[in-house]
Amino acid sequence: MENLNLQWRLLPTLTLLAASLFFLVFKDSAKLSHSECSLLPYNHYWLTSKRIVTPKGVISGAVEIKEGNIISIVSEEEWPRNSKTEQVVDYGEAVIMPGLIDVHAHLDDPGRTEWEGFPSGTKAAAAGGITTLIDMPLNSDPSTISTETLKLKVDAAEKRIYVDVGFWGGLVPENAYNASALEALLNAGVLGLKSFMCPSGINDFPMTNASHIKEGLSVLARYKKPLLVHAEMEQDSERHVKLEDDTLDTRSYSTYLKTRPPSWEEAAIRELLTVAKDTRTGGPAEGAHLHIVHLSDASSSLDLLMEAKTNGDSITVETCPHYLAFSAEEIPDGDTRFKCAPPIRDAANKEKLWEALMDGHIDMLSSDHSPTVPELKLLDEGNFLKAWGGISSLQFVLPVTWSYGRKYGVTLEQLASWWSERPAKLAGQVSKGAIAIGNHADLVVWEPEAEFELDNDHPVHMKHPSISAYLGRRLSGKVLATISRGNLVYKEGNHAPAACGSPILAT
Ligand SMILES: NC(=O)N[C@H]1NC(=O)NC1=O
Ligand SMILES: [Zn+2]
Ligand SMILES: [Zn+2]
Repeated sequence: MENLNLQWRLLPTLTLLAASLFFLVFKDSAKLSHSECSLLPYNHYWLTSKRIVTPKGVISGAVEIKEGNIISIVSEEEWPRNSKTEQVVDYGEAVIMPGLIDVHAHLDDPGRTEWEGFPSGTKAAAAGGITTLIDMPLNSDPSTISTETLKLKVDAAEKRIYVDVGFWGGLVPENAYNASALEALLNAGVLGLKSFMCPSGINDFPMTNASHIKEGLSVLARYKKPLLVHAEMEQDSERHVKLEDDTLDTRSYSTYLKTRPPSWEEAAIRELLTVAKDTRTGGPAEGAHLHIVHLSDASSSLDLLMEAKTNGDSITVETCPHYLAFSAEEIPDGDTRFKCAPPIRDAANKEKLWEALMDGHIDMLSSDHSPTVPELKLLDEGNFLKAWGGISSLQFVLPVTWSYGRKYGVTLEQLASWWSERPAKLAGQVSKGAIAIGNHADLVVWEPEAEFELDNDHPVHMKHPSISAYLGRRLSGKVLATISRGNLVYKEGNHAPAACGSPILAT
């Protein structure tokens, strides 16, 4: 009797205990998957700040995010402070901008993951406020030039990307005259094609001529997709003889500069414009679009592009932060971290690039993040002619653009246009590129006024920080948080535990 009584008395307590245990276990397991993708424990919340960069200007207010999308944007006065039960993250004076979209990065995965790879590359992107990255078809092994090689890319990206990643396909002589192969590649989901007008430095990615490009454009027209072109054309047939001249000072940057003069860019663009006219309204490739990557020459090449736009060619151009931050005069002897193609030119050219960007003649920016292993940068030997050409910068593009652009009066709206809105359009991403209702909640939160030293104490998220030309610089503009499809994927030095970015395939 005594025993029975005890049982009855304990029963409610036991039930309560079991229920709370069940609740705890259940709640934790429900939270687990979400919490692995995000450093925030909720998927319906508000972000507030005094500086939110919207297409209608910078507002003080709040952005409501639910299940990965932006569902409302309100000014401070309209914010329904009292009626909400959702969580609020207040960023105070920090700037909330659309996440950056980098349309030009080489993540070298699969096949050259010792150079970078999807995990380290997309962690660098997240740490830099980049929420979408379009991966170039070369420097991985194999290059992305067929449906089979695209599948290898997509498989390599699975569960290994911290932000969204799309893919450009390669236009090479092997597929240029094979419309059905190009169509298959486009049907399989590449966002457009990319080709080179000079040797690419990668054996399975040979260069194309104007005739290949014309063919490519005619296919792209049917898909309304762009062709991105590395526009440099070798001009001097004696160049190789010159390169073998052993009286050359290969540690001097000016030696390298002379091997790739502005006339290479000009010649390539002139050649391209013979086919670019096909893209005009009523032209045989109407619907296709040409995009010149990493313009360095701000003289004749730029004049040609401006003229083409006036004539109605469907053409845009990007430049990269390294052409806006550095000038040839200041590159130290032997410092091959600065080697890239086309080369960084003189200070006067840099001024003209800024002018063209501010005036809207250069449409957008991209990183051209092109890392390698330190051994191939030949940092000890410092040979500019033999070192790998490519700048490593993915994590720093926002503070670099801002820090070097401030003296030209760069605005937050311009940053959003160059780094988000226009790149989204180029890559055909209608739900990205702006803080707008219905868009993916892809955002960067940053403090333009915060300065930092890129020294050894700074957490750098790339495989080989030693090859980055930005190390040692003082920059302003600190990324506090990066939100990708509503997930807080990066916060003050830390990444979400799981790689939950989505591969972007064209539909
Ligand atoms: N293959 C490759 O990444 N090349 C890039 N590097 C560079 O500096 N310019 C390029 O086009
Ligand atoms: Zn290039
Ligand atoms: Zn590139």
